Amino acid sequence: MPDSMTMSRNGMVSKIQTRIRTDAFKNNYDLVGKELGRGKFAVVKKCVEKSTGKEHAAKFLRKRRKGQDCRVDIINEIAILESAAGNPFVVSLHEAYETASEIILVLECAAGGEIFNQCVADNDEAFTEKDVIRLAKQILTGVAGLHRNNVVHLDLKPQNVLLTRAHPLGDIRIVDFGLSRRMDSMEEVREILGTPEYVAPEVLNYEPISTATDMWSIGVLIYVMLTGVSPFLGDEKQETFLNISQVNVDYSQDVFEGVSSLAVDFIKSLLVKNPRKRATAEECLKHPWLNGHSNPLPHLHNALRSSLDEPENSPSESEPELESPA
Ligand SMILES: Cc1cnc(Nc2ccc(CC#N)cc2)nc1Nc1cc(C2CC2)[nH]n1
Repeated sequence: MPDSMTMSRNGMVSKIQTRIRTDAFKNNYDLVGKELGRGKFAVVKKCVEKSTGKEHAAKFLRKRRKGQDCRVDIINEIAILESAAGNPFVVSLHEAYETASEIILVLECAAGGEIFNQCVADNDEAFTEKDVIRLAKQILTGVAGLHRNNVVHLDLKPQNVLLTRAHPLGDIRIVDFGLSRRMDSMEEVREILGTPEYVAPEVLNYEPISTATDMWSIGVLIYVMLTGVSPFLGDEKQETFLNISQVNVDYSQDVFEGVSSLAVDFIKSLLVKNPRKRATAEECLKHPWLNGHSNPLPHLHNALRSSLDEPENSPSESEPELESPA
């Protein structure tokens, strides 16, 4: 089968346009700085294209994994990146190289790094609700585009959502399509995938995977971005899985202090056990939380509320209905 054609995991033949170069990557790029990321079978390093001086991210993917030739999986990742080429919120693929042991994907560099870092940051560095609303709209726009192409990501988490710039806050780029699937084939995809904290109940129950599987992960992602807390994380993996399967979620004031009730309503539309009852990406983009009906500066309103509570203040008729925090 020629390079440009390959049989994917679920028996689909996928065709790629990208020419996989066999000249030396190092003839055209200099590696700079420390590693950007490392997985079981891949490492990502910043590089500079010699001819343009432009920064990129080189993802070195091992072709042999656990004694098996996994080249087809890498070609699948290239095919999915190609299908998302016009998607402004998916990282773009620049070039690809092949050596005896690796395939190297030269990808767009998102200099702001993982949103994970801001999710776990202290107050002044953490996201405001207004930040999360803007980033959530971008994530959902990007995922809606993937889902329109029948592509499911299957590993959406804060580590795989990058920022073009951290300060001032830039735009998002969705990365790592190593576990992604095309849902074209009617054949059901049931493999156990993803990262425990973010994986949907149907994956744990070995039930069919769908675009709704990504929507569950987005619900977890938004929960973490707003609270810094991972909703299902237990001390052990089994406890995490039980929390997911039972949809044990804490929506209390302790966790959601200062977060609007519309934001909580948004998350509740995604952390739903039945995949068919979960909001789709397109439905999420129409949710009032993302369309100016929320008051994302609760501290201001809290202050306003306390001043309104005092006798000398009487809210004017035109005072907008105050959003009570979650
Ligand atoms: C500044 C930076 C900091 N940290 C990471 N982490 C990271 C997270 C997930 C993956 C997993 C993947 N793929 C690889 C690295 N990527 C960065 N920039 C990138 C990284 C990239 C492309 C995606 C590699 N463009 N710009």
